[in-house]
Amino acid sequence: MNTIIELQNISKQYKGKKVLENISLSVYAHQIVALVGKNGSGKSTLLKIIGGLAHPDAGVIDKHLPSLNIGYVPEVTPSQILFTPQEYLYHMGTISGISRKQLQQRIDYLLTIFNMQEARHTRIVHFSKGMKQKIMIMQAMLEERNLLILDEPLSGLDAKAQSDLEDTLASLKDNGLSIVLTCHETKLLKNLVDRVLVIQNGQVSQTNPLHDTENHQNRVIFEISSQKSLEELLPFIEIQQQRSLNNDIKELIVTVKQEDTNTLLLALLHQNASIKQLLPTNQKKEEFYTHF
Ligand SMILES: Nc1ncnc2c1ncn2[C@@H]1O[C@H](COP(=O)(O)OP(=O)(O)OP(=O)(O)O)[C@@H](O)[C@H]1O
Repeated sequence: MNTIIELQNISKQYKGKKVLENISLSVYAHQIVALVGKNGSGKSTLLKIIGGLAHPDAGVIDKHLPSLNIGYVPEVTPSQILFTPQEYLYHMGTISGISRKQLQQRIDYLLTIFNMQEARHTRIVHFSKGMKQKIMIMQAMLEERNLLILDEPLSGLDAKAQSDLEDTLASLKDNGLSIVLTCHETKLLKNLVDRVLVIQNGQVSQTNPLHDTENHQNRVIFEISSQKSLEELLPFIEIQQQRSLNNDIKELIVTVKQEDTNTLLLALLHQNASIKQLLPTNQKKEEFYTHF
C-alpha cells in the first residue's frame, strides 16, 4: 500500500485544553478512511490538520506524494446558493484560476460522475441536502485531487441520499482518489470504508475492519500430491503455509471465503487431496491445531 500522507506524533490544544495527543496515522492511496468519535472528540480538528487548514502544536506531517493535492469539504452546507450547478461551479473554478476550457471539461466530468447532469441548470437553493452536499464535493474537486477530506458528508441525509452519496464516493475511490471522512455512526459506513479510526480522549485507534472478512473465511489444511497443479484452486485460496511432507506429498494451509468453500472442497476431492481440517478463521490458532 502506498502511503500518500503520514502524520507523526501530532498534538493540538485549544486554550490549554488538549484535543489531540501524539497521534500518528497514515493515509494510503485508493483507500477510504473513516474517523469516528463523539461530539467534540477532535475529528474536525484532525481533518483540518490533515488538510493543512489547521496547524498542529507538535508533530510532523509528511506528504509522500510531492504533488499531493487535497480537497476539503467542511461540515456546513450553505443553503441559499441562488446559482445553478453549472454557474456556481464555473464561478468557483474561475476564482481558483482554472482555464475556461479545462474548467468546462471538469464540470462536465463531475456532473457525470455525481449523476447530476439533469440538475445542471436547476437552482441549487431548490436542491435536497444530499444534492447540495454533492455540489460542495464537486466544488472541492474542480481541481484534480489525490485526497478528499469530507467532514460529516452523510449527516442529515435520508437513507436514499446516503446510499447515493456512498455510491458516488465509491466511484471516486475507484477512479483513484483517497478519501478521509468523519462520521458519527459506523453502521452507515459498512459498505464504503476500508479503515475505521476511532478518536477518543485525544488518541486514535483502529477498529477491526468493517468488512470483517476474517469472520467469513475458513481455514483449510489439506495434503495433496506434489505432482498436482494448484492452478485451478488459486482463484479461491490464499496460501498461508506450504511444506513437503515427503517427496510425493505436500501439506498446505489455506484460507478460503465462506462462499467458495464448497467449490474448493469439491476441487480438492477431484484432485484426490486429503482434507485434514476445516475451521472458521476466527477460531484461535491454538484451538485449530489441537484438532489434529
Ligand atoms: N477554533 C477553536 N477554538 C477553540 N476550541 C476549539 C476550536 N475548534 C475546536 N475546538 C474545541 O476542540 C474540541 C474538538 O473539536 P472538533 O470540532 O475537532 O470535534 P469534533 O469531533 O469534530 O466534534 P463534532 O462531532 O461535534 O463536529 C471541542 O471541545 C471544540 O470545542
